[in-house]
Amino acid sequence: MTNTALLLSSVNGGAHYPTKKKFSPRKADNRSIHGWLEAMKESSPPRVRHLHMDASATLETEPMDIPYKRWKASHPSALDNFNKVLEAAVGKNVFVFLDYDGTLSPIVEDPERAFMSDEMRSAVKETAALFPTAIITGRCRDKVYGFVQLPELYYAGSHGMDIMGPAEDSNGVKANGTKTLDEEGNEVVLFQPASEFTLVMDEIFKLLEEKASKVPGARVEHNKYCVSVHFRCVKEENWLHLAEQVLCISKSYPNLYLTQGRKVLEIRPSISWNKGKALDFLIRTLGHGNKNDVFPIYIGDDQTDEDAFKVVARRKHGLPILVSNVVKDTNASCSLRNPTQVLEFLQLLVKWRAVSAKP
Ligand SMILES: O=P(O)(O)OC[C@H]1O[C@H](O[C@H]2O[C@H](CO)[C@@H](O)[C@H](O)[C@H]2O)[C@H](O)[C@@H](O)[C@@H]1O
Repeated sequence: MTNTALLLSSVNGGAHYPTKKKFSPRKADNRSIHGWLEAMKESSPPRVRHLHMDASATLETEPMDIPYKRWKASHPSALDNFNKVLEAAVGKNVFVFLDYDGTLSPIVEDPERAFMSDEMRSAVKETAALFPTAIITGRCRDKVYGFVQLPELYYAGSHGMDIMGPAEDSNGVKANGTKTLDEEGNEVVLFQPASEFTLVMDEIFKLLEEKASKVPGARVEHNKYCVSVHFRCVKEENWLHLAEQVLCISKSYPNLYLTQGRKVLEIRPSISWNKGKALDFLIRTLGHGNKNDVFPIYIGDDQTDEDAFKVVARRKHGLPILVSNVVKDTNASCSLRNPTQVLEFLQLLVKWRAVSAKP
């Protein structure tokens, strides 16, 4: 299907377009406040956590402790086992799905400065020239586009709730930044299942900003259909107070619910949609709904990526890869230690296609 046809079929309510009527509210998460705080800490552990590491240890260092070694045996490196994990992809339509923070860019204190390297950008560009490639992120779509700056990709912002097709294609679809335009110059978005929450998310953002302004180091980020409250630069003695404020606001909006990521609590619409559903949607929209000849690769580092790992793991073929340098409970089957290894993996993938495509 061409990009133009794809966009129009989506806009016209084509066969690949899920209808809004199917929304079912998510069940509230009844975790205690301490449960939330623990989960947040565990999902973004301190850099040096392994007992054997000295002060000079970095994220590049392979941990050697027994729990990590055990975990690694059941979540082998997608780099060290590259040919093996890609065996089932030969002859299939490979789709590449990439999370942004902690996957393409290293985790940093200031979310506004989470830049990806030029080398990573080139690797993603080369990947997208060979396979349909999407960024699936918690970030607002425009902001992640500002970091990635590749118009040939699909972008699913707000944890998959704001999906846009490539702004450029080889069929002459007019483009303008992240926005794909139709013949009349109107913006065409593939799917925004939470569009009716726009105003309430603005309201929540203001409320949270007001509360967070009283907590040193706290920062609130408006991700369009998700509002993120960052704890990374807040002293741990103030975490409980900040979390109480977030929980209290979230509870007074029954149509919203709370999730947690790497030192971040996020409030988002209570709809049955997540990164996994966005992945399925993109594969369907590209005309591969019921086919077994699809091989999705999903690379992510955080809790919200687990929804996508689950979806990939349930498919007949595919490769869910967790980016982690520490033991984590995950639905991914393979691992990479950090964004540097993600870069190496993408570079290998590009080379692999050149070899595997040979007759
Ligand atoms: O789905 P993602 O692309 O992984 O986005 C999830 C959240 O990532 C960002 O926060 C994380 O990265 C920051 C920059 O490295 C870091 O400071 C923060 O502690 C991390 O949680 C982003 O700022 C959030 O809005 C995203 O929801």
